Amino acid sequence: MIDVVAAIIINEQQQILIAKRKEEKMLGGYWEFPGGKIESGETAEESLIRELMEEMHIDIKIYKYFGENIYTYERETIKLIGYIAEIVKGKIILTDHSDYKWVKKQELTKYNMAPADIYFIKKLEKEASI
Ligand SMILES: Nc1nc2c([nH]c(=O)n2[C@H]2C[C@H](O)[C@@H](COP(=O)(O)OP(=O)(O)OP(=O)(O)O)O2)c(=O)[nH]1
Ligand SMILES: [Mg+2]
Repeated sequence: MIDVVAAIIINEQQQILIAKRKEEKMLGGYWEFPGGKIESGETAEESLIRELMEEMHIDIKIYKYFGENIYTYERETIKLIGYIAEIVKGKIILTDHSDYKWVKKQELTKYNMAPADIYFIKKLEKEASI
């Protein structure tokens, strides 16, 4: 199983950041919460901070653990671990995605999100505080 961290980044307008995976990647064209695979020796939080700097050139502050979902794709099983976060520094510069958007949580279902993310979208809908 591959451990993957994902950031549910929320802005002042209560919008959530989603990013579109490049076509040539696995799950190409799907939208996701930015993040990536945890590397050896890293904590989940360290990994997420590194990934957001690498993929979007932003510094994030992690607020809380949100939940995790184990999902089996054809080629691999991932454990997707989600954290609520916000941007503390930097302007988004994409290095690994083809697009990004800030969307209200009710709008997330309109996007073709990676199948493993549906669990988080449902959980977000239920959370009154987000
Ligand atoms: N980052 C991220 N990955 C997700 C999400 N949902 C989901 O199924 N995945 C899957 C896609 C990949 O198979 C796997 C790892 O994510 P990734 O491609 O971002 O990994 P990475 O940034 O370390 O990239 P790479 O070095 O492997 O190219 O997790 C999500 O919301 N965010
Ligand atoms: Mg990634």
